Order: sequence, then C-alpha cells, then structure tokens
Amino acid sequence: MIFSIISDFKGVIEKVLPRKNELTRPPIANVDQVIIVNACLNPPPDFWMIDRLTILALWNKTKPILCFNKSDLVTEDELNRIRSIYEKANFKVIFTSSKQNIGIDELKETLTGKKSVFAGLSGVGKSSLLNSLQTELKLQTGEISNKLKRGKHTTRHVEFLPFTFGGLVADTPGFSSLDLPKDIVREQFSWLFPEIYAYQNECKFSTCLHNKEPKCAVKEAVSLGKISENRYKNYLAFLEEVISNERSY
Ligand SMILES: Nc1nc2c(ncn2[C@@H]2O[C@H](COP(=O)(O)OP(=O)(O)OP(=O)(O)O)[C@@H](O)[C@H]2O)c(=O)[nH]1
Ligand SMILES: [Zn+2]
Repeated sequence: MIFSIISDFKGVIEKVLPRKNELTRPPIANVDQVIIVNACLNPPPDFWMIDRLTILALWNKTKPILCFNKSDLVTEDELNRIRSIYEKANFKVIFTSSKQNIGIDELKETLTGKKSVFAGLSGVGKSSLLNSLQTELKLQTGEISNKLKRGKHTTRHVEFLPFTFGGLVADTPGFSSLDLPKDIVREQFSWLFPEIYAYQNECKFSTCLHNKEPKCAVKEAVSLGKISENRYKNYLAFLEEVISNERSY
C-alpha cells in the first residue's frame, strides 16, 4: 500500500484541477490509519472532502479515523449531528480541542502503536494538535522545536514523528489527489461506503447500485434515517463519476 503525500491539502486541490502538473511527494508505505482532521467550525467540515478521503483510505486498505478539532466552538447538538453521520458508517469519530485540551488523550490512544497520516485542509488545527502531543515526542528538546517549526516549504521528504507512546505520525500529510482511483468499478463501489454495503444483500437485485432500482434496501434505510442522507447523496454523485470513468477506459 502506497500513499503519495504532499504537505498542504489546499494546494493539492488547486493543483489537481488542471491535471497537468500534479505535485507528488515520495510515497510512504504500510500506513495503518489516516486521521482525517477537520474543524467543527472555522472552517466548517467539508463533508464532500471527508467522504472522498474515507474512500481513498479504504481503497488503500487503511482505516479512516475522523477527528473534528475546535470542538470548543460548537454546541453539543452540533457535535452529535456530526457524530451520527459517521457512526452509522462505523468510523471512529474523535472530537478534540487543542485550545482547551479536550480529546487529546483519546487521540493519543488512537495513535498508540500505529503508523498514521494526518490529512486535512489548512487551518483545521493539525499543527496545534501535533503541538498538544508534543510533550510525548521522542526527540531531543532542540530537535522538537525545530521539527515542529520547520516550514512546509523546507520539507522535501516524508517524515514520521516518533511519539513516546509508541506511535508514528507523518507530519506532512495529504493525498496527492482527490480523484477516485481509476480502477474502481461500479459493482465494487458500495464497498467503500460500509453503511451502504451492509444492506447490499437485502436489495431485491443482487447487482443493485442503490440508485434507480426498485425495492432497494439502501434507499429504504436512508428514508428511515439509518444511513445519512448526505453520505448517500455523495455516494450517488461519486457513483456517477465511477461510471463515467469506466466509459473513458
Ligand atoms: N478555537 C480553536 N481554535 C483552534 C483550535 N486548534 C487550532 N485553532 C486555531 O486554528 C488556527 C489554525 O491552526 P493550525 O494548527 O495552524 O492549523 P493547521 O491545520 O496546522 O494549518 P496549516 O498549518 O495551514 O496546515 C490557529 O489560529 C489556531 O490557533 C481549537 O481547538 N480551537
Ligand atoms: Zn439497493
């Protein structure tokens, strides 16, 4: 399993659109999990991007973990709303506030013994989170501040920060592209949405794509609130893309 990673996710999206000079970084192997770091607010979560990232993580046989930082900025109701979207998919959801030191222990526990990559838009608080974990860095004091301060522009290679709790975290995260892999076919696609795939056997047709087919258990689950409507909407949009990629082969 290989991830091409680059340092600034915002930069990635801008670079990918023209599809000419894609900026890639040296690949890293054997990643256990991708920590998709978002902010609850400032910036608000980009659910489209999150769903793309969960797909890419699963496709790369890696576990997606959702971290929503800046939890101090929103109400309990908003936290519950966010949690319910992804718990239905069985993804682990961690709420953190690097400002108020909330959820840092849970994050630490999740990183323990694993090789992780932090992925997320600029400004969600990735550096702040790494700083909150900083006391656990297994480095000489001088080295710590240099590593955490080092600008993205000077980072030319992928580096994993070794924490004393026995976890490695890549400090220059991101996927090289948010494109769906070209070799996904429509019949396999629902596998990348675990909460949709769970209903596959209950649909009338075994080949159901959960789109326009009758007696579709997925559509029923959406109407009953068992699958998030927004996740289903993204599933349909991405499915269109998968189908059009098939045609361009
Ligand atoms: N309210 C609040 N603000 C936070 C929190 N964490 C980070 N911030 C603020 O959010 C801004 C961005 O934080 P960074 O840690 O630089 O975010 P980043 O994801 O590393 O951003 P890049 O370095 O651009 O990739 C800063 O102004 C932080 O002070 C938090 O938990 N709560
Ligand atoms: Zn169906």
